[in-house]
Amino acid sequence: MTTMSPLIAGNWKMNGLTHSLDELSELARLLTTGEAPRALVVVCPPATLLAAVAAQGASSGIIAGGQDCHANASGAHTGDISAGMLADAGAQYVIVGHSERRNDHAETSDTVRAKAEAAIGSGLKPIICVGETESQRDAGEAESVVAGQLAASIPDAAEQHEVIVAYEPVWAIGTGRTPTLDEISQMHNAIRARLADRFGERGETIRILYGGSLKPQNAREILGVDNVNGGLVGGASLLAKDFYTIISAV
Ligand SMILES: O=C[C@H](O)COP(=O)(O)O
Repeated sequence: MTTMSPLIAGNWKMNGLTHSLDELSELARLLTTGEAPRALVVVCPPATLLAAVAAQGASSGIIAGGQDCHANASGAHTGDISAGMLADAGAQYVIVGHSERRNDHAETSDTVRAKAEAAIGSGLKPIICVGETESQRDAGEAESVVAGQLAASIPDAAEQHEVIVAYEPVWAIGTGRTPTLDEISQMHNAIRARLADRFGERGETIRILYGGSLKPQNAREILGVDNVNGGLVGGASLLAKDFYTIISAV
């Protein structure tokens, strides 16, 4: 049984224009007028809005995060953003290894580990995503796939630096489908066991987030599962009211 404070991160993905900051203002209002949240609240907007989210969120405790970073500190990588640039814009966290990056950009777990190392090197906390596809689950390979991703994606530096793991079954992302509570429990316990095997006591303190169709309607029961230490929320993080309901469910 782990007791670290929960963390709820919103991943806006490739959604959000300047007017989306109105939703951020509404979230800030809800967070500061309602009961103080138990969870750390992180919002990961597109990079174009990162500095604004960091500045606007600060007074209400909203922490800004990036959605990805390059493994290198600088150089000829057109269109990419380094971890140092995210930190410079006010980010404290960065998502690495999201399945959309693994799929759309053919990112391997080795690449993800290099990005996590770069994030740590720039003072950011990486949120390292893992998760099986539907066919892998159907073939009974979910735990072994996730174990392989964990082993290769989490850097040794996690012994001294904070990292967060996000378990996101690929087939649950944006689909409205979720694993059963038993399946979530089984996977999060398996991840905890791997982290404890590798990092000892420190492995007991690494947050394991659940992501994939987390909604106001299912947040309380999913976030109540042992070894679920928070959530990584996509679609439902775009509306302040829904995201606040999820935040309030822990
Ligand atoms: O990063 C967030 C996840 O991919 C979950 O997305 P979703 O909540 O829209 O299913």
